[in-house]
Amino acid sequence: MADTDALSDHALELLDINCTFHAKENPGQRYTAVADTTLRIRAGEFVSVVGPTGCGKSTLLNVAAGLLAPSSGAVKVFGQPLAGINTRAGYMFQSDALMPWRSARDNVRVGLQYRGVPDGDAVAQAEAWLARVGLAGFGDRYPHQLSGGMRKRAALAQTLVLDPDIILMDEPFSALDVQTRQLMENEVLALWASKKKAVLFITHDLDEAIAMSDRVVVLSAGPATRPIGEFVIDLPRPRDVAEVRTHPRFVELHTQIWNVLRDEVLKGYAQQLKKAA
Ligand SMILES: Nc1ncnc2c1ncn2[C@@H]1O[C@H](COP(=O)(O)OP(=O)(O)OP(=O)(O)O)[C@@H](O)[C@H]1O
Repeated sequence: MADTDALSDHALELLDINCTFHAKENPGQRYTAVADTTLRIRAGEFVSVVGPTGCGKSTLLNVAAGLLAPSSGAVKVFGQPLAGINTRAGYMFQSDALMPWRSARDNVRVGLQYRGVPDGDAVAQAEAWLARVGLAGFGDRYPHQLSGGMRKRAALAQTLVLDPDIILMDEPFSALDVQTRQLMENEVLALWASKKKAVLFITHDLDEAIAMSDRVVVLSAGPATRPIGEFVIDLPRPRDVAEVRTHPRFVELHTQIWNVLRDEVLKGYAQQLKKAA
């Protein structure tokens, strides 16, 4: 792990994070979701976190967003301790956050409105971002008039219009069909390459993680989830997420990471079955 002098270029640091909840089934008992987890993301770095279902990926992302205070540990944003909501970060979750009563344009500009950007500027920026994500001319449409992929594009514009230095994504494309998903992944990579923000990308899909990232962190199955492996993805960029999967190095990395992840996925699956029984 890097020494403290070398950490000033980190956009986001989760340091020795522990998250303990009251167990859902028995509120008297405590459940440790995340234990002793340290995760650092450099400015401009694209890091994916993979792990079995229910292991604590979203919990970590919520901690990074400042939506959840860890039971112990610290979060730093560009070297400063985080207190409250992480205002340097933009989020994109599994379910998009579009307001059904607002047009695509008005959804994209809502964050700018909250920031007090004058209406004319906000509309112009919203239109520019809609065009950048391939939705030029769709600004008047309401979310129910857009396809799943288009809604994701609008949600992406809604996140990026605020020009966050850190982008937090929690399985943003898991609801999309494979083709639309790959298109969106390529678009995110192209946008990221032009802006070079720090990205924390949560996914349960190892292929997606390798194709997109500079680094993949593997989490163990819960309880007391922690990182158990970290892999530098030294595949050339720019990448096409479909094509890169045929690269011999991709296959090699996939095998290496899957060797670490496989047992955890099996453990996670066994736990889900036990919970359901
Ligand atoms: N507020 C809470 N209260 C109690 N338990 C919680 C709370 N939030 C999360 N948990 C528990 O912590 C564990 C981790 O949940 P989390 O949603 O972070 O997992 P995940 O890896 O994102 O799951 P998935 O892959 O299914 O999206 C789960 O067992 C969950 O039930």
